[in-house]
Amino acid sequence: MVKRVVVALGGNALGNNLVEQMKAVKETSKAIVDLIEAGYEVILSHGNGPQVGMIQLAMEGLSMTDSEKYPTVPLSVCVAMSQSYVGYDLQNALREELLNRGLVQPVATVITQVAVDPADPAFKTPTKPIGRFMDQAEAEALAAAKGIQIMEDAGRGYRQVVASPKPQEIIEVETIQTLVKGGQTVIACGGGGIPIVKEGNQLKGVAAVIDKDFCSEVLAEAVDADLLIILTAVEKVCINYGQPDQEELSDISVAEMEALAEAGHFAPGSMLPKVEAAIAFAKSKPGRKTLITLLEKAHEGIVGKTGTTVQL
Ligand SMILES: Nc1ncnc2c1ncn2[C@@H]1O[C@H](COP(=O)(O)OP(=O)(O)O)[C@@H](O)[C@H]1O
Ligand SMILES: NC(=O)OP(=O)(O)O
Repeated sequence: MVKRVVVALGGNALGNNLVEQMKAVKETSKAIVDLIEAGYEVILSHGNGPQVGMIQLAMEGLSMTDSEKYPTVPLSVCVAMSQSYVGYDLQNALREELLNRGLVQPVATVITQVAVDPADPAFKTPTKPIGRFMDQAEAEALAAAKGIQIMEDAGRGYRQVVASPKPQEIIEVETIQTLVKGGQTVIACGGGGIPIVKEGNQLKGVAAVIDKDFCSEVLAEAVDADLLIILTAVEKVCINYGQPDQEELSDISVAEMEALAEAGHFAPGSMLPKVEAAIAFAKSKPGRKTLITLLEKAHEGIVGKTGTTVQL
């Protein structure tokens, strides 16, 4: 039986700039096409932290040259740009890898909007790191100059932070379902989706970046996936991460993972959203499970040889 999997690609699958991205998506495509070749039906989503920060900076620079001619580009539009920028490279790299292996399968990127609650408390407390990493002094100077908020990101340096409301509904879900049923490999919900609020028949973009792991979980439920795979820069989720007594987690139940999250083992803004998404998907229907592992270990992980698997 064909198993349907939603694969969420982390930062290391894409790189941090155009040149890195062109290279990274080639390797990413090999790992993804391994799954397709093994008979899995794959729906891809991806992050956009570095990309949306880069696009926002470029748009700000343009605006600064002549703000009347080039009005400020809203963050929601920057997210939309990041979906097409990543989708373009990823779609072409997948197409090429499929063709190289003699597999005939169309690949489509869906510009995806995701509804959020305008009253989500996340709008008052930004938590989503985007853009490049800075040292503390540079970040503080930028925050003062631009009135942005900054945060230390999981021991890796300082970054801008923006609001990250919870995804509620994928607007283009029927389009995605139709393409999946038609046998296409679909890239959707890039960068967590373009955040919008519904106002009657109008969809209004809002200044936020949705977490791609939370959105991938919503996507996985919407397409009735059997498995959610979150690919990142670590082979397994750890307890006491970065400490001398660090331990890797392999097969773990939802209840055990909930207790570890409660005990503070997973860093907010990096591993915690992945763990929360993993728990939510495994809880959503009996038989569903989530795998968190390295991009290049995706196939090994899916057959149970590595990674952290969360199930009821
Ligand atoms: N408990 C933990 N176990 C494993 N990794 C952790 C843990 N806590 C924080 N991390 C960090 O989280 C990172 C993954 O988050 P992040 O880089 O934000 O993800 P993404 O791959 O989606 O870009 C890992 O590479 C690791 O550095
Ligand atoms: N939107 C999002 O979650 O991006 P990152 O995975 O790059 O943080």
